[in-house]
Amino acid sequence: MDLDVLNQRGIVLVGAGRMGSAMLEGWLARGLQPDAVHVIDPNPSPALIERGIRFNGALPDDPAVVVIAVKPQMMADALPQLKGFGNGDTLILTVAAGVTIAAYERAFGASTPIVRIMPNTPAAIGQGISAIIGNAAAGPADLALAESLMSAVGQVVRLDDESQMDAVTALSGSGPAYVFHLIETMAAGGEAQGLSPELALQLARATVAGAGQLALVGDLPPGKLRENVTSPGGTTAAALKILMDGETGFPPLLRRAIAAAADRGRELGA
Ligand SMILES: NC(=O)c1ccc[n+]([C@@H]2O[C@H](COP(=O)([O-])OP(=O)(O)OC[C@H]3O[C@@H](n4cnc5c(N)ncnc54)[C@H](OP(=O)(O)O)[C@@H]3O)[C@@H](O)[C@H]2O)c1
Ligand code: PRO
Repeated sequence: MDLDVLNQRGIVLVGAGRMGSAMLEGWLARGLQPDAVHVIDPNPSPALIERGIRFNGALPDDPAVVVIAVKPQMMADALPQLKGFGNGDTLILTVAAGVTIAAYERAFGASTPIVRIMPNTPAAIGQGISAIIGNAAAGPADLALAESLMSAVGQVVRLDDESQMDAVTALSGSGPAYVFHLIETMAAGGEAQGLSPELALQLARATVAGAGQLALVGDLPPGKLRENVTSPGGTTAAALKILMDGETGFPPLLRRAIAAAADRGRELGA
C-alpha cells in the first residue's frame, strides 16, 4: 500500500472504537506513521495514545483522508465539526451502517469525494472483507485509495450500487456475530452431550475456524465441502436433516436474520 500521501498530508479518524481501532491497527502495521494520525474520540484507548497518535488536538487543514467510524446514532453530533473538510481534496471515508451517501453530501457538499465502506471486525487480524461504493465526486484515484486502505485489513469488493449496502451490512458486516454465535451454540450442543464446557468450546472454535479456512483457501464450493463430510446414512446426515429443514432449519432462519439486519440498516439510514 502506498501510504506516502497519508504520511505527508495526514489522516483523521473520527471514532476509535472497535471498528475504527481495528482498521487503524492494520494501517499502522503496514507503515502508516503514528504522527500522521489524528484521532477524534471522547475516550481514546491508552494503548493507542502510547503509540504516539495525536488525540483530540488540532487537525490538519487538508488531510488526505477523513475516516468516520462513529455509530450511526452519533452521526448528527460528529458531522458538524467536520464540515470544513468538505468540497476540497480530502477524501471522506465512512464505515457507518445505514447512513447514506446523500446524508454525507448534505453535511460536506456534493462535490466532496465520499466513499462508503462496510468492513467487518476480522479486519483486526487482516482477515476482513470490505465493500466500497463512492459518490459521483469520488474519482478513480479516490476509489483506488479507499481500496488500498481497506486491502491492508482484508479483501475488498466494489459495489455497483449503494442500494446493495444494506444487504452487504447484513451479510458480512454483521456476519461475524452470527459465526461467533454458531460457536457458542455448537459448544452448548456438545455440553448437552456430556462434554466439559472447556473441551466443547475448544472443539467448536477449532472446527469453525478450520472449516472457515478450508472454505476460503480451497477451490471447492461450500456445498461440495459439506458433502465431503457427510457419509450416507451417517452422523452428519442425521444432523443436516435438522439443520437443512426448509421450515425450521438454517435456510429460513438465516434468511429471516439477514432480512432483519438489512431492514435495520434501512431504518438507520432513513
Ligand atoms: N463493530 C462492527 O463490527 C462494525 C462493522 C462494520 C461497520 N461498523 C460501523 O462502525 C461504526 C463504529 O462501530 P463500533 O462497533 O466501532 O462502535 P464503537 O466501538 O462504539 O466505536 C465508536 C467510537 O466513537 C466514539 N464517539 C462517539 N461520539 C463521537 C463523536 N461525536 N466524535 C468522535 N468519536 C465519537 C465512541 O466513544 P464512546 O464509546 O466514548 O461514546 C467510540 O469510541 C458504526 O457506525 C458501525 O455501524 C461496525
Ligand atoms: N456492526 C454494526 C451494527 O451492528 C454494523 C455491522 C456490524 O450495526
